[in-house]
Amino acid sequence: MIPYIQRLHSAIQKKQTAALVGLDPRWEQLPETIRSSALDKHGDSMIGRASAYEEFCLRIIDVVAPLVPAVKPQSAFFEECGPEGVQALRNVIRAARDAGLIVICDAKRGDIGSTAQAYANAYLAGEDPSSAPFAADALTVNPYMGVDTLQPFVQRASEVGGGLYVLVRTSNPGAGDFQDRTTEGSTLFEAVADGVERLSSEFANGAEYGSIGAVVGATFPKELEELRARMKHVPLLVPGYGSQGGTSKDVASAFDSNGLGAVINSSRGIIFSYRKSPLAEEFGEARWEEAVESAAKLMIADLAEHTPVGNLKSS
Ligand SMILES: O=C(O)c1cc(=O)[nH]c(=O)n1[C@@H]1O[C@H](COP(=O)(O)O)[C@@H](O)[C@H]1O
Repeated sequence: MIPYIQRLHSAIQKKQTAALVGLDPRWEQLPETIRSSALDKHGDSMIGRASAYEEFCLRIIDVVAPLVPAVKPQSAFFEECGPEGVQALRNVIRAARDAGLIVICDAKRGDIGSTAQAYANAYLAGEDPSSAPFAADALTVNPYMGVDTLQPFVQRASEVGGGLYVLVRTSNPGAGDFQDRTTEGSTLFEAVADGVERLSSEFANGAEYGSIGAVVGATFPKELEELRARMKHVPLLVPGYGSQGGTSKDVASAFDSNGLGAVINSSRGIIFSYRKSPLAEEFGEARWEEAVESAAKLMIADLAEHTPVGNLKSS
């Protein structure tokens, strides 16, 4: 069984980039052709939305699979469509894996140990996609109920070769409301970071990185730099690039000098790029897939130029 971090790093080496495409479908922003075909088939219904989300994401997967190592479906948008949406999420995860992509399911789960176990069984398949209903390689988890609530996820990740990304310092404007509170000389997010570093270094078992990662937002570059240094064995998932204002310079410190140790997520900035200039003018809605491809390539070039990702060596 190959651990998550090794599979992720091989995919990064193979594609020569750490760009992560977020799959966050939103009904109002889908291309008109996809919406009208769903409306014709199913009327204005949850089934229609779910089928449109699935089609949109599958077409994005076709475009980005040759370019990037991984995708991150956001469970919320699928859950919003009810049972058919959840089925669409499952199909999208499977299709992405069949296309050779690493899948990080963003569901931000977390609960008392026995309940956390059920979430872990539901979402963490690791290397074998048949071992969980939502067969993700890795899952985002919320640690704020305590380390005991992370244990079932860690255990499952270790059994199946899966990965976790624990929320440490998030990208939203109010991230500091609770996460920056100081107790006993450190902030809450630093205390969480130290816990994640302990888990991941045990998991790494002498290797450079473990499979227990952390979410740290691109929108707080100072904290990102500090956390990279504080969590040496922890691979980072960095959201907030693009639509939330984070730049390649802001995320440069997330990487080690070889260009490994982090993936940088962009969701709306890529999947809805056909709605925003200059790609909107260049491609228009009719050629939305070309706009998505172009946006992904621009992000890849930006990371290669302004971050240590440019130092990745193909092996
Ligand atoms: O865990 C996440 O991925 C996440 C954590 C965080 O701190 N901030 C954050 O934006 N995210 C997710 O990353 C994605 C960002 O989307 P864009 O802002 O469109 O690139 C969304 O799916 C968010 O839910």
